[in-house]
Amino acid sequence: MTLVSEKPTAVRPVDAAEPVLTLRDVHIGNPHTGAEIVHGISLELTPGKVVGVVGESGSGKTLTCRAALGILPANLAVTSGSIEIAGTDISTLGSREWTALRGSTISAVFQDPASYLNPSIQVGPQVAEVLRVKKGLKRRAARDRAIELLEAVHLRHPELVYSQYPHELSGGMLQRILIAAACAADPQVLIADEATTALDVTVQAEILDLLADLRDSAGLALVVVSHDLAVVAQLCDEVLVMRDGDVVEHGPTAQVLYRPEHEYTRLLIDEHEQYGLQKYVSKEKAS
Ligand SMILES: Nc1ncnc2c1ncn2[C@@H]1O[C@H](COP(=O)(O)OP(=O)(O)OP(=O)(O)O)[C@@H](O)[C@H]1O
Repeated sequence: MTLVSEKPTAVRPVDAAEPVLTLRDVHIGNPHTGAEIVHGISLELTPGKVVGVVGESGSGKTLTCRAALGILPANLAVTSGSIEIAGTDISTLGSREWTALRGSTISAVFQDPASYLNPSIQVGPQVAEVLRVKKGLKRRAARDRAIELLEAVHLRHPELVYSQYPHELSGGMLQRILIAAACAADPQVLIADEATTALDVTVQAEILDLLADLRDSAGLALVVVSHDLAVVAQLCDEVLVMRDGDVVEHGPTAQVLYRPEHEYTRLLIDEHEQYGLQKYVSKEKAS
């Protein structure tokens, strides 16, 4: 059983595929005051590709994700550059088109899963609701598919979990439910913004495996935002290193993490050495 329905994009070879998310020299700032926060970020995601965005707190990682999801804070905007989702320039989208695109083409999971679920509604119906709204499934079909999705994110006893409330479940289980909901409408791109940060190391590893499964089984493209280099080392094909709104380094994961060119990347890596980054990035992989 797969989490994301099979689609033509899933079987096309990655090299031949069209980009599903493209950022071209994106600047983000306050158009009224002229203050700029993100000073130009570019990336391209094809199906099955995983790009990591790392950097210290406040470097602009979350705002970049929010720009791609069309949910920047009201005072901020993309002031220059462009963002395309599956070939559509998002600056041309109205709110109705955004509603259609979000969830079904681009989706996201964030830190603190509990805050994205309604505490007074059982978790299963919250996943089923996505299926009803985004896929037009009838009540019974939505329930059955929601249970399949809960099973696909490796929740044991999915029928039991379906009728549990958020407070009855652990943080790792809630994050799986959020991933199931985020993937319910078969998106092509999933943004995981510090999605494993609040979880303990074992659960974190399980969630990373789940994301890797999604990439492999459905060709899902991923943007993985993390302050944790070990997370991106494990999952990402490419890494962007951000500092104060600038991309200071961008390249294949092994190259950036094993042969960093920028002083700031070296500093980040030195800080991580004690956490065993080495075990993820071998010399072989880097050469
Ligand atoms: N609505 C806003 N108006 C003005 N500045 C903002 C707004 N939202 C965020 N910022 C600022 O933009 C900068 C980048 O924020 P962002 O949340 O993207 O950083 P981040 O790299 O994701 O950090 P963290 O790892 O802490 O989440 C920060 O200095 C933040 O204070």
